[in-house]
Amino acid sequence: MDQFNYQNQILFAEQQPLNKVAQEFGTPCYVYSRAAIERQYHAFADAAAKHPASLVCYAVKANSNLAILNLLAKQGSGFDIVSAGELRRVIAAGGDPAKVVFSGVAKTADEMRFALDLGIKCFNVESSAELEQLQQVASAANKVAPVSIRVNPDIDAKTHPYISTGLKANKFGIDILQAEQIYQTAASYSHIDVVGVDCHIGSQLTEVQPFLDALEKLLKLIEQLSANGIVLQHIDIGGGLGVRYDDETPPSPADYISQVVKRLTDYPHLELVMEPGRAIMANAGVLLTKVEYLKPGSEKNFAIVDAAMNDLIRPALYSAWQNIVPVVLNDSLPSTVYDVVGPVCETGDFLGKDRPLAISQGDLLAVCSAGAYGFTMSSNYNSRPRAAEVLIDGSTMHLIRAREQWQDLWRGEQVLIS
Ligand SMILES: Cc1ncc(COP(=O)(O)O)c(C=O)c1O
Ligand SMILES: N[C@@H](CCCC[NH3+])C(=O)O
Repeated sequence: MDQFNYQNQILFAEQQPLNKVAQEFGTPCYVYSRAAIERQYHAFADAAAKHPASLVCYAVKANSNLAILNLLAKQGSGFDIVSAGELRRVIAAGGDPAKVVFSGVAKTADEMRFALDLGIKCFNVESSAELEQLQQVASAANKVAPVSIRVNPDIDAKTHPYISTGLKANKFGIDILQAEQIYQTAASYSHIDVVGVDCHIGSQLTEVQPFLDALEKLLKLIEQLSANGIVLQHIDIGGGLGVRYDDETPPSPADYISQVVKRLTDYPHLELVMEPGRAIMANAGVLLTKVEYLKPGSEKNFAIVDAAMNDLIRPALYSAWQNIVPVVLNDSLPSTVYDVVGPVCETGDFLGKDRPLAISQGDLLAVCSAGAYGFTMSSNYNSRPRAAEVLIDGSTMHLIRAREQWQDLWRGEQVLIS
């Protein structure tokens, strides 16, 4: 097992900084480890480098902090984006547009123009209507759009239904049975250059087999296309590799990618593209929060903390389980079973249920595995300012996003309407 996938590692390795972070920057606060991010990125990149050509396109949606994008860009990473906003972030962080793939089912004409102007690597097209619009936009801009068709291989990713994307019932991609027809159409368009194929079957997958099944279907399609004169330059296997939140045992990135590389031995001309998000970021970050009050009850005891569902929505949205541990272990306190809840006025505002914890008022807790889909899914619900983000780099703490100020919550609003 890749030790770094163990959810508490950042905490135990860097416990001292967590106290210091809270003192200096307050709570709630996201805290990330530079070493962990770089290590996870290289786990993918190094395994993929055994194939003649490869590119890791980090999925920006997992964590789009500019400092983190910059770290990854400096390691050579490309980026998987789903909006012009994410593309702007990649550029602002020093990312190379030529290493950007653009996913998403609803790219607007404006977004297409913007990405074409910047010269991105590829549009991952998800419908024939989108393909048609891209042809029109590219033609009007006198540019040629590089295109991959995102196929939906109808594979059960065996993950939470909200984060499964590769079934016919999901809105994503083009039915693999219709794919060849769409490739022929794409090849006939004047301002489209067909360069690849991609798929993404879901997130938090803990087995390799569904990935390998999808790969098999893609390779079959590639063979069929090539027999009909359409030769692709890259295969993009998407993201989706799971992490250990609790007792899951996902394969390591090296394990998973090595199996893919092995299967691609007979396809040395095909560049291997990957879009991992969670597997790079989740266990590289924690959400630091303070116990405001302990509230004992006859049925439930509540540990009321200063982080809430607006800061980390995964428990409320997917009933996701993330470990919650005290930053300083106190053996002299009795352990009590708590629901760890936040200040938001919703019954669904919890970070964890039925957690045995030895804690007192004022203690710091770390919600583990919070580096992916934590801050990026946060909101201002209940007019709560968004948390700060801090990057630990050896003994240095970098404030990479200051806690939102109250005035930010109404910036840009018009108060008086005549
Ligand atoms: C198209 C696409 N690529 C990559 C990802 C990243 O997925 P993950 O964070 O599970 O690696 C997602 C999100 O599920 C996605 O929709
Ligand atoms: N946001 C989800 C994953 C969705 C991935 C994006 N397609 C999570 O926190 O698990």
